[in-house]
Amino acid sequence: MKQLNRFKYAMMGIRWLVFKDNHFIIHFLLGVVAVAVSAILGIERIEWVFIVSAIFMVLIAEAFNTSIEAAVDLTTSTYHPLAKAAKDAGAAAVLLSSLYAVIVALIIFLPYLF
Ligand SMILES: Nc1ncnc2c1ncn2[C@@H]1O[C@H](COP(=O)(O)OP(=O)(O)OP(=O)(O)O)[C@@H](O)[C@H]1O
Repeated sequence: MKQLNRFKYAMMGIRWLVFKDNHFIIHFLLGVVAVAVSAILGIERIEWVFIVSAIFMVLIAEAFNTSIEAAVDLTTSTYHPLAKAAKDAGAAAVLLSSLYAVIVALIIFLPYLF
């Protein structure tokens, strides 16, 4: 029963991210595009593993970032250097994961295109 509740709350979190967080939905749509391009190019099984991992890594980073932003906003509405550090570090996590996804996409897609 407790496990079922945890699943229910996780699904509520995903629903909140999808409907309230523009960045999450943009990254999700980019992931859909990456899956479509992968399917069109007919990439190998191991390449699928990297593409899917990169997509999930970005979405997971975005979910944590949104969670951090919500927690910080709950704590303070005024300027605080620690609030800035927390939000900037969360944004850095999204940036790093996005960079990883772009590098993986370039390494996998470019040889199919040229
Ligand atoms: N309470 C605060 N104290 C200090 N700096 C803050 C504070 N709130 C936001 N900032 C700074 O402003 C930046 C943007 O914060 P904001 O909450 O607008 O996030 P965002 O990335 O624009 O997300 P969203 O568009 O989803 O609200 C943060 O990365 C941080 O540098």
